[in-house]
Amino acid sequence: MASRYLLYDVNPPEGFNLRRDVYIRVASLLKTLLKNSNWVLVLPPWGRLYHWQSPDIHQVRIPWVEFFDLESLYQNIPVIEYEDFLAESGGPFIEQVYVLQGYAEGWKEGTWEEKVDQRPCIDQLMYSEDKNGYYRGWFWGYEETRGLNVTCLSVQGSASIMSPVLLKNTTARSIMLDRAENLLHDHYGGKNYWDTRRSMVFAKHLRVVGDEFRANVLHSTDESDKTIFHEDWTKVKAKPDWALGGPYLAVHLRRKDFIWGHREDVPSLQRAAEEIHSLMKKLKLKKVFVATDADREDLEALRKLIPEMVRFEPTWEELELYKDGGVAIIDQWICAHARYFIGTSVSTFSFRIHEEREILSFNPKTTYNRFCGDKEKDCEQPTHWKIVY
Ligand SMILES: C[C@@H]1O[C@H](OP(=O)(O)OP(=O)(O)OC[C@H]2O[C@@H](n3cnc4c(=O)[nH]c(N)nc43)[C@H](O)[C@@H]2O)[C@@H](O)[C@H](O)[C@@H]1O
Repeated sequence: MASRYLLYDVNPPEGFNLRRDVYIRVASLLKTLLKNSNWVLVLPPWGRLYHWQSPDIHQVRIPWVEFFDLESLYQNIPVIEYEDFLAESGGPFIEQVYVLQGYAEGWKEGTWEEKVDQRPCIDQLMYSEDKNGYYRGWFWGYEETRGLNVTCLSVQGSASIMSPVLLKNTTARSIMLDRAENLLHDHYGGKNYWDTRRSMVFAKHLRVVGDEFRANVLHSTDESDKTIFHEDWTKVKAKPDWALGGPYLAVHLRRKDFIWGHREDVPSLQRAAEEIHSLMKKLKLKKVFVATDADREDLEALRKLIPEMVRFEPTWEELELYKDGGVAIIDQWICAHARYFIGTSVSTFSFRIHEEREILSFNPKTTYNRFCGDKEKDCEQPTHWKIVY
């Protein structure tokens, strides 16, 4: 049994792949804590995500095992599912909730310092006291869960600045960091980052569905594409420029809230279709796999513009089984195995595909590509992050 439990949550509007990024930050904090004492990270159940809009599907209190391979996570840090935490800790109580926020006065330019201080809550608190003096909150949809204490902390700095607070300022056995996205990476792109990232292996049942689709629809197999998968991520080391990838172009075309903001770096469908056709010609590829969150109207337009488009379209039963998160993973898995990938500017959905391709040993030229906006002047391409082992 662990001596202490670290829990966390993220600002509700944030999407699945940004949340995967926050997991990496918190895992790094956990590694720092482990140098001192026995801790375990409680995996925050998935659910009620703004982007998961498929109707009539129960998408709350989803355990991590539905999306990720728990054994692989465990090889990096000790983790348990929330339900196991409830069973192990003997009740629906979290002793201390810290709500992380910025500093009301903002950042003073030129004087960056890492700091954390107890401060009055800036935003309205998303927790309310019940008649026993305990705190109700969202708690991933577990209505019976209560926080015994809720405190706001202003933070400025990387995840491990929380370590002294957790080790010295409180003796609580279970501590939740809410709004954990306010913590920065300890070292983005360093060994720790990559160890955690590599440990986030997709759940086998989703990989299998992606592999079947690759084989049946895209004539893509690991042997012919040189993308052999090993169950044990700790034994995998990328061989530069090794993977060939399946005979298709893969595209991630982020729409919805990315176009509502009228951002300059997101292309029109017309422009995206032109780019896709030009790449297919240049790369001599006849198939294009499109991952997108486009609405029905956009999809119809896309189909007219790109008649050769291939998509993973789950039946209702498949959707109910894999859920929106699982379908997103299947899309990412298929994109990760393509001969060439092009994504959407600053989308963490695209970034996670870059990393997956890096792990699979693709040449960076085939990975770090993005669409340009129709009127974008300086269309800078994504940065190549090399794995540190
Ligand atoms: C504007 C910001 O955008 C950020 O999104 P961004 O980094 O693209 O990426 P995500 O954090 O993953 O959020 C986008 C969500 O939209 C769905 N989605 C987007 N593209 C696809 C796709 O190709 N296939 C499938 N199946 N689903 C897709 C999916 O649920 C995904 O998790 C958000 O995290 C922030 O909260 C904020 O909304």
